[in-house]
Amino acid sequence: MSEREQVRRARRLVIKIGSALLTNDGRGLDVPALARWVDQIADLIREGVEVVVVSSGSVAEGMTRLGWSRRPEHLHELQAAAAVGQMGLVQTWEAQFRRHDRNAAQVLLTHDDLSDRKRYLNARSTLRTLLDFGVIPIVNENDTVVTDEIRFGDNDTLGALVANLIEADGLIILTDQDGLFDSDPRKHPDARLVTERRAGDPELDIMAGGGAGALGRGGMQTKLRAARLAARSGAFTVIVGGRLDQAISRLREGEEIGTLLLPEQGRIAARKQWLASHLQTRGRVTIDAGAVQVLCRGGRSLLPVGVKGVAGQFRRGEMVSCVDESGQEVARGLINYDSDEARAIAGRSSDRITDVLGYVSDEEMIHRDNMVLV
Ligand SMILES: Nc1ncnc2c1ncn2[C@@H]1O[C@H](COP(=O)(O)OP(=O)(O)O)[C@@H](O)[C@H]1O
Ligand SMILES: N[C@@H](CCC(=O)OP(=O)(O)O)C(=O)O
Repeated sequence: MSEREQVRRARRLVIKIGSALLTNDGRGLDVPALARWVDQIADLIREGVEVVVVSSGSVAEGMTRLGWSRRPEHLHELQAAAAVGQMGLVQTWEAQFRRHDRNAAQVLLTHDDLSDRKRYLNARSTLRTLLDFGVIPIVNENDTVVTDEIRFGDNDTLGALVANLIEADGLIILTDQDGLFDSDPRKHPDARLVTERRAGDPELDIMAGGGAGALGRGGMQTKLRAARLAARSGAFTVIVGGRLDQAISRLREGEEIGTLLLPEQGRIAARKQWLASHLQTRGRVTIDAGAVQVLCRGGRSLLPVGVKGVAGQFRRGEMVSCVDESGQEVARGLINYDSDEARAIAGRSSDRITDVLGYVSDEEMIHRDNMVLV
């Protein structure tokens, strides 16, 4: 099977579009181009693919709206430009998706949101819920509250983090070059396109060393880093020219355009490894024999009804150990409730959670996607 088949089969994708493309090299939002991407994304959604868009361009659009011809150096001016430009950006995405009777949603995130376990779970639940409702999340960095990202202009990394977050099959990065070349094509006209590699291939570092375009900030280095990050949760990355005619649809048809960067291992194995290696446990839940059985044999989620006891102090999103009644550890996972909440709902059926807590954030104590058996 050709590796391109993975792109054809993907059911959940993150599509990241850089500033240079979206703003027509700084001449304001390129609405016709954006409309063409939306048409292709709408086709994907009709086929049953879930899509999250990561859209840069707020600073560039803000600069146009404010009449600035040069990217400001002061961070607070960049932040101000981003705040102004974000309005135009989401309005345009929304208007274009409305043509297809689709709702879009603005989601502003920071890298910190995705490293804090509680916010990670919250962001994940919100994005998943939007996707369940058939809404297209339009993600950008929350530039008002952070400065690092805006300085490095690194929405490539954000794209990869979002791909990890929603367990996407793949990340498609649309940029102003046809893909990753063996050297920077702006400086070397004879540079050749790389069609397919393992994301971890060290040769790629040398190829991607050439810096960014005038509007984008990260260049190919951040795209390569993003591909490696996405690969950690088993997702492939395609870096492809957003100006190529029908780029997204052609990728979907398996055409060998752009650069495909492949993970070393599959999605489930990668995620389980990440869960197993990255997190220390903060507490312990004792589960009954029935729960042990469905976890171990059925690969199912842990529901509150199977929990007999809760030990330790932990917050939502932290890693806890699941032990059987003899104290033997059977699994670990990211818990959906903090320790007090977990104690209150332990042993109860999921439809009683609202009666006990006054709200329900998740039916599961630990979702199977966030759990590894030990
Ligand atoms: N090996 C390479 N192959 C392709 N492009 C490269 C390479 N090395 C550096 N680049 C530069 O990276 C730029 C794309 O990155 P960037 O400007 O950050 O775009 P975006 O806004 O899409 O994130 C290209 O215009 C190109 O000049
Ligand atoms: N979040 C900011 C900066 C992001 C940025 O420049 O990213 P990119 O063009 O993808 O390298 C924006 O939307 O303008």
